[in-house]
Amino acid sequence: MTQADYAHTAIDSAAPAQNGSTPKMSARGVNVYYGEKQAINDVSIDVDMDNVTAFIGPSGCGKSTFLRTLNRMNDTVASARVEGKITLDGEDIYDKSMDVVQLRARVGMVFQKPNPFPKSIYENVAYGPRIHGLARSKSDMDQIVERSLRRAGLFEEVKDRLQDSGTALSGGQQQRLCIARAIAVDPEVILMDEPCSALDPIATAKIEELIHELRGKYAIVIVTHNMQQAARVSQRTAFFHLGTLVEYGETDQIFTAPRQERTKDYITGRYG
Ligand SMILES: Nc1ncnc2c1ncn2[C@@H]1O[C@H](COP(=O)(O)OP(=O)(O)OP(=O)(O)O)[C@@H](O)[C@H]1O
Repeated sequence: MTQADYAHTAIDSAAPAQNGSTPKMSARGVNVYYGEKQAINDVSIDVDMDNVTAFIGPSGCGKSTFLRTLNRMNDTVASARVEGKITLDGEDIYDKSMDVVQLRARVGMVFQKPNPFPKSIYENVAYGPRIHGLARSKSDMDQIVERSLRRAGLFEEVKDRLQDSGTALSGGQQQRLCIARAIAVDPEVILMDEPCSALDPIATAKIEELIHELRGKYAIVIVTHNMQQAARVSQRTAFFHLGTLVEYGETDQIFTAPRQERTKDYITGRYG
């Protein structure tokens, strides 16, 4: 099978959004280049609100590159160029009229390494809402901060020290603070790029639990190296290989009855 055939298989097997609803985000024919080098080849995929979508695949297959196209994070890489169409609620996010700051509030991101600002826990969460003018008063802001920290499962642990530095928290707490920070600006989509790879098993379990709780409130896409994690947290899984989307479907199907040989080889540990 050629690369093009694989791409078509991927499109054919792209799982439709639930209930016939319009997908939250759609990518069609996306290519990404770093200079001359092509990192993503003709990827088409839909992401919906009701399911957590996992991107899996061997190192260097382009998972993070593709994830970053969904909120134009690749704009920050000088050599990166994106082709194709990506929409959020039907709106082209690469259109000239798209405000990238607004886009990144609507499509938030949580990174591999927790990266709180060197500011207080409160300020870490309040920063985005302040920039976006979401609070009219101090009590509005207090509410946003508390609600976001609660949603991120962190409030009880930090409620008595909101003025302490965010960087003084444990790694797992820092990552939940970063999730609270993303939530605070009321996003529609949350992209997570290997959010647990720097965390111990207990902190990882808490983030996974949190992903379950956030499901349905936001469209969630998670890149993970860990296939068990993909199986635990997601309902849709996309398998990438060498910059192409090889297979996309229900997580159970991908892990128990993959349709593509390359998916099977990967999930059975034959490479990767
Ligand atoms: N800033 C960059 N400049 C040039 N090439 C890059 C850049 N970022 C990624 N690449 C290349 O693009 C390809 C895809 O990388 P990417 O990080 O998206 O893969 P990945 O599947 O997320 O890998 P990993 O699981 O190791 O994080 C790789 O060949 C990588 O070397």
